[in-house]
Amino acid sequence: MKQGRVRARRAVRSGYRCRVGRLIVIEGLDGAGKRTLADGLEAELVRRGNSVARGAFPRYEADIHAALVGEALRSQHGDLGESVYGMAVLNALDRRAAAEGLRADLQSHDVVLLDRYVASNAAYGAARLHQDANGDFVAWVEQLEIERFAVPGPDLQLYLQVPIEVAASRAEHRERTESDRRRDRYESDSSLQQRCGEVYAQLAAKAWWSPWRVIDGVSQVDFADLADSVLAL
Ligand SMILES: Nc1ncnc2c1ncn2[C@@H]1O[C@H](COP(=O)(O)OP(=O)(O)OP(=O)(O)O)[C@@H](O)[C@H]1O
Ligand SMILES: Cc1cn([C@H]2C[C@H](O)[C@@H](COP(=O)(O)O)O2)c(=O)[nH]c1=O
Repeated sequence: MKQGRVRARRAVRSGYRCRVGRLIVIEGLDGAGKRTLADGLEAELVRRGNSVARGAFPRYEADIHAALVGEALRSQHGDLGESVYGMAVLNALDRRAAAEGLRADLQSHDVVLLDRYVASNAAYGAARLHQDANGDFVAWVEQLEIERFAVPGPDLQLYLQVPIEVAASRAEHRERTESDRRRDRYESDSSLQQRCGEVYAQLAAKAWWSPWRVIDGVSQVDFADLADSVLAL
């Protein structure tokens, strides 16, 4: 009963009459363990009887803009991959095309769990330009994706924080154990990963666009506690 009232309040607050699901986003460096965290959180939520929809950006297989991102990350399309704004626009268009589906998923599931979302654009672009979370690039992402494209806002963003050496060794492990997971131009750039981790920490500290929770990705994750926080939203 109490949960029903909380959800009804959320539905009004969020501006979507029928929105009852919570939009939870996992962010972090390449190889941090985001997908593994999403698997564990989903399992705990489903074990408790909740319906969970999963998504991941870029949607390489589903969206033409995302396919171009993937190709540019592997040095196709001339100097496209060099362009910070060009890559960010393609990623933003991928999310714009996904927005209607996300809204539908939020109407029909308790939780929508995303591996990367708008903050990835903010963190990677700012890091590539050697800016911080208060710089022009993050403000530009806000204007484009949040204001102009009006993609659904997260209820909680989880920053899976790991030292860059741990992320790199996990990415290396994945490269060895999974086919078609060769590291791309961002993943091979340790200085970019370092700056990106700093921007993520700043975004989390300033509660950029939503509340954030920082998760220590080196220690054992307490999935019961994490699921409690998600379901309390
Ligand atoms: N807590 C952990 N401890 C040890 N290894 C882990 C942990 N989490 C993930 N891994 C391993 O690290 C590798 C990368 O994990 P995962 O695919 O979840 O990362 P990711 O952040 O989703 O990567 P990307 O963003 O680059 O797709 C995988 O081989 C996975 O098995
Ligand atoms: C969604 C998104 C991603 N990026 C960056 C982050 C990664 O380095 C690559 C590709 O992501 P993957 O998880 O390795 O498949 O692109 C970005 O800059 N902007 C975004 O919106």
